[in-house]
Amino acid sequence: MCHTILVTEPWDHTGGRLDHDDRRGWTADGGRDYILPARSARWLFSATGLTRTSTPPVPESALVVGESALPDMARKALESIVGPEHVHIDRSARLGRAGGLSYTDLLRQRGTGELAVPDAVVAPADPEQVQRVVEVSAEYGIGLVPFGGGTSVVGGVAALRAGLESVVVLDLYRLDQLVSVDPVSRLAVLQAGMVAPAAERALAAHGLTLGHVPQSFERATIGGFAATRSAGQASAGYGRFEDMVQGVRVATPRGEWHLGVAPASAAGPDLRQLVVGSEGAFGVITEVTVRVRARPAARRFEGFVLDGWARGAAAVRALAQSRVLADVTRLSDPRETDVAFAMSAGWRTGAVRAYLRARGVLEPCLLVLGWEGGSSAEVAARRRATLRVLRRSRPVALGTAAGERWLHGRFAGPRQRDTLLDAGVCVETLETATYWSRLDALRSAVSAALVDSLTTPTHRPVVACHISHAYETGASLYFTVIVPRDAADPFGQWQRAKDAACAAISAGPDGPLGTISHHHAVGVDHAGYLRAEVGGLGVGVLAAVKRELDPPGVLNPGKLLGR
Ligand SMILES: Cc1cc2nc3c(=O)[nH]c(=O)nc-3n(C[C@H](O)[C@H](O)[C@H](O)COP(=O)(O)OP(=O)(O)OC[C@H]3O[C@@H](n4cnc5c(N)ncnc54)[C@H](O)[C@@H]3O)c2cc1C
Repeated sequence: MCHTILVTEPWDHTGGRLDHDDRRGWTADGGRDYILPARSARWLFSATGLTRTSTPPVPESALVVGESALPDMARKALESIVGPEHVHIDRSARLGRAGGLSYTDLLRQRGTGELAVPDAVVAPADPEQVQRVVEVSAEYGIGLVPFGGGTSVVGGVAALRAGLESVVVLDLYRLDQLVSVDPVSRLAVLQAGMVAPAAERALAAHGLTLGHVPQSFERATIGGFAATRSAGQASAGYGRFEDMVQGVRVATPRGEWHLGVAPASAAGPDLRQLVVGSEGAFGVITEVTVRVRARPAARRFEGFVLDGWARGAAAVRALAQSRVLADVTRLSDPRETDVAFAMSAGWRTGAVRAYLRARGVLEPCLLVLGWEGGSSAEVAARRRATLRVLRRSRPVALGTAAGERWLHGRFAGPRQRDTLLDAGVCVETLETATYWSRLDALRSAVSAALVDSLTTPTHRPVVACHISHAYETGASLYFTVIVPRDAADPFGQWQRAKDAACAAISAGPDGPLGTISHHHAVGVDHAGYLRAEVGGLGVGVLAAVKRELDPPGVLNPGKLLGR
């Protein structure tokens, strides 16, 4: 019998709207809502060489925030557009937009290293005000950083000056409306500053969903998704965010740009795709027209275990190439499966391992599959099609409890990260993608680079990996790294690992083995590696587009194309 569950929504599992001003952790209290279980701590100590340390954030008052360098004339011009109450130059507002939520951003917000603090935060109310703010910033030569949820993990919202005298963060939180719905075409126009839960709630009132649920769902925005080519956990079923974008409205120093008149077009290259992924460097996205679908009425999540990475990856490839992928398809390698068993409460690890051994599984790889559909019958039919192909790989079924455990814990990662930061851990993620024929080479090269660059006589990194986005031709690889923080040189430790991993991705024997980013974007962290991927000509094309749209070079200084 097919056991489907009644559809609950992702926001049902979250604590409601999070405070975007608090940048010291994922949650306002720095993630104290996740307590590391004692057995997880024991596992961490023995796996990594971590000793009992406590590195809580310093009080906010200890962080250095210089005077605002925004010229008076520019401030007055901005105030005349949005109102004085929406131009913030106070310490707390500026500190609250000083960077994103990467590991290094969090270190800085917790008191280690120097923060890039903007000179002001400006919050327009609508697309027209955004356009005028962009024009003022171009006129005065002020850097402008579009800021959605601020969840960038690649330095995308760092308030860099890149030679400009001042830099302002343009916070889009007031652009939070569902503008229109076209139920016939299944289109919706959403303002760029809507956080994902608000967008889903507004669409749910029309019986619709976007189906875009990245792990940053609670805080990230529609504009941010478009600007970074985001991919959600159900990308196999709903597509990546760029697949959903049908049109964009963009504010640029050269005027407003509207794109998207039909689902497909042969009128030259698709310029929408030039805006999607432009990371605020070409313009500020104010509205996004998205493809929406009927809300699912039924959903089923299940866990399976496959023996070994090779068999697991081959199984996911077979599902993708037979076009029977579940909407959520997520395969952990043996190390990540270990971490899942060790770090989350609820697994009776010993019993599960004994059961798997008895079934002949020596290197367990956890596979989570989730299907959604209009009815239980539809979900059951899709599940049958998936399992028909999966069976060839001899999976061991763990049942719906394992799938639902993943579903309910899917927003736990950033909370766990806060707790690990407090415990003196360097915890970082890195994602890439490649074609199936190179997937193993890429996984081996990146894993080796991370292990080599982070291993010291006392510290051993745990490097775990999963596939969470699969295509007919290839898949993404998502690495999680846990290692004791080098207290003397935390940024050097991180940079060495980043450089080693990016070099491994970019410099295979016949050119790049994969992409420098599958969904986190370029930002600052990957800008130095873009040329290796798209070539000098590619960088030149992007630079020419930037010059055309942003002649004074004020939009998101230092991102995408570097400094
Ligand atoms: C814990 C955690 C989990 C994550 N999980 C995922 C995941 O599963 N999938 C995924 O794809 N990403 C993930 N991310 C990365 C991040 O959430 C995405 O990049 C997201 O799309 C950013 O949205 P945002 O609204 O927070 O954008 P921001 O962080 O505010 O901005 C990101 C970039 O887009 C630009 N930008 C933002 N809004 C606009 C706009 N309206 N117009 C022009 N430019 C704009 C910014 O200037 C910046 O360069 C995760 C991040 C964290 C911290």
